[in-house]
Amino acid sequence: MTAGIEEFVARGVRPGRRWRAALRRPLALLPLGYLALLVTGSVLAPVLAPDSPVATDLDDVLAGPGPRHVLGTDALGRDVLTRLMYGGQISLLHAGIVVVTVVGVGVTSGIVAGYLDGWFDRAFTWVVDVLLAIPVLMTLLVVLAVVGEHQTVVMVALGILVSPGLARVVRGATLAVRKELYVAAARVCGLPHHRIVTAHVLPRIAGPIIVQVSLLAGGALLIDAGLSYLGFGAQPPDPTWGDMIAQAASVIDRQPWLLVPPGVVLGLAILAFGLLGDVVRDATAERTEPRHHLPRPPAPSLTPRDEPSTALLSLRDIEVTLPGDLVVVAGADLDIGRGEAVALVGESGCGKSITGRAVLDLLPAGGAVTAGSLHFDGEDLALAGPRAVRALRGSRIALISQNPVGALDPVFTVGHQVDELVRLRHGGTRARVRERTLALLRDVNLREDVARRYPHELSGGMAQRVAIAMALAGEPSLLIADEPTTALDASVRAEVLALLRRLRAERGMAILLITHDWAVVADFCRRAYVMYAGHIVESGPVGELLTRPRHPYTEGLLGAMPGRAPRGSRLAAIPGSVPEPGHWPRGCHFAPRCPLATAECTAAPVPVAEPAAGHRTRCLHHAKLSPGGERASA
Ligand SMILES: Nc1ncnc2c1ncn2[C@@H]1O[C@H](COP(=O)(O)OP(=O)(O)OP(=O)(O)O)[C@@H](O)[C@H]1O
Repeated sequence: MTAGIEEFVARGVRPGRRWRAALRRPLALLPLGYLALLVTGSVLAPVLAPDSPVATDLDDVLAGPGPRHVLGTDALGRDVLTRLMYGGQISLLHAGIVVVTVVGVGVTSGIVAGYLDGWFDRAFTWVVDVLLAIPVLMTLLVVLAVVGEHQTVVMVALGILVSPGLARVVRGATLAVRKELYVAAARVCGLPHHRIVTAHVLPRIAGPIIVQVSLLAGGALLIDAGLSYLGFGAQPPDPTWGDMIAQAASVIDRQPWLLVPPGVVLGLAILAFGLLGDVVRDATAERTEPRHHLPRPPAPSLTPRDEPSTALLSLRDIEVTLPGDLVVVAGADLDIGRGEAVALVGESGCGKSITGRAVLDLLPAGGAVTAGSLHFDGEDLALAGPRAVRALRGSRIALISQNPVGALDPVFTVGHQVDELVRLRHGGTRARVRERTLALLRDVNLREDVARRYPHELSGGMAQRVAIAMALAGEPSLLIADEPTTALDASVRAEVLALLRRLRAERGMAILLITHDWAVVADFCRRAYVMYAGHIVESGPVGELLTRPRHPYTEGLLGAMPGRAPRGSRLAAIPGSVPEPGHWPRGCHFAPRCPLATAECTAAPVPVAEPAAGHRTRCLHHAKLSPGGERASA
């Protein structure tokens, strides 16, 4: 389980409950009640106020609290309570305008920048840095000088001026959530961006946003009062809290009490917003903790060129480049037939995952397929464009990863998450959607009550079954399974593999199994591709690869399998490690670790040979490898 999930488990609190529990605390009820009172009193002032806000009584000026005027009268004999209630209309409205502007500008731009990343984010960061350098009060005074009589415009300007700070916070929070596996999983499932943002990103970042907005609301009230105090606010006789404070200050020597009602009302309102922010922060702190990050790379290929392919998925000479002109997959060819199970095998860092993700256009930010062609079901994905590729995700091509718990959104139940995909793919009434969800859960051997559980309540095997159920929602014809059993123990691994095997047989679904485990390959696939440092170095029927490898790398991998070492002997290992992209040798990438390497191997790119039908290798010395993996004498 990830740290974030463990935390959920440790606290044992579900998000909905946490919110409800938080809002029931006295610390939350007090500010909420007070703010509700202010809003109600202001909105209903024409009905509830004891007097008119402009009615004067020159016989009763500067009176203290009494039976006729509960909070006394001002210098013109106007009822203070009435003016407080009417004043709240303007002050709260102004604060509301600032809040709406800040949310509209700051929150929206922050989410878009954090979610899209890339050039938009860079431009956003630059603009925000510039805006943050502009002094707010000075600029506001300029705005007042130009459009001072239009208070709404002034408040919108104030909102825009304070937006960059919030936008930066929101962008940071979005960026962290965007890297979560479940957000990537939602993209894989083909959820549109606006749905991912509203369903998965916003709930996670709502806490920090509400905290910031509540503080800003208090700040906006204060600034509005300050402007009124200085005479820049709503003009008399309209009452505002700031204006009432200014008038009270001018007669403080004769009636100090006059300062108390507006001062206390304003001070408590600011305090209430601050307290509310604290409560929300406490309730949501754990929800904004980033967990682990997602992508790792995949890799290579090897098959004859110009060969027309009738495969379901066909990659030809694929090159994948990551930012910094880093080529991580070079010239990879790979074919998967309909209903076929094919493995992509290799050590960590060879480029297996990147190859799989390239098919779904799910490369790390800035990564791209820079050469070669990708055909799915006869359609050229490069010509079809990113929109068409996105449409394939989750519908005709699905992906499951080795970390299923991380691929599930921790704040929603399993049923809710499967429902969402079923609704997206098939539509229908709520009952019909749930019916399909339960059928999918049964199909992956899960009990129906699992639908009510949260991801942290699942074991690794159950979570992987849920991930498989979600992948099946779109009835895909190809499932890319990226190390689906690596994180599971041996018995659960066997169950998950058996489940995949059954689903493949029942649904005629092709599976690309990315793994480094030959036992899983032998158990599950008929054909395999072996990948090394961005190249596919060997491909062919699994039986042949196991008994007669035609590449020293495959031979080395097989030799390192624990079951292959004679009892009591040391486990063989390939000396050295996979070179990093950017540090690949010329010609054969495996040459520095290869016992058969000669100068020829690094002189030029190694061509693909086909020593047996359907069995291909990128090795000049494959003939020196004899059956069983023992080297023939040169
Ligand atoms: N986001 C990234 N930024 C930079 N380099 C990356 C990124 N993702 C992957 N790579 C690099 O691409 C190469 C291929 O990685 P990939 O994850 O495809 O390997 P893999 O064979 O799937 O390994 P594993 O089994 O560990 O996942 C690696 O050298 C890796 O360092």
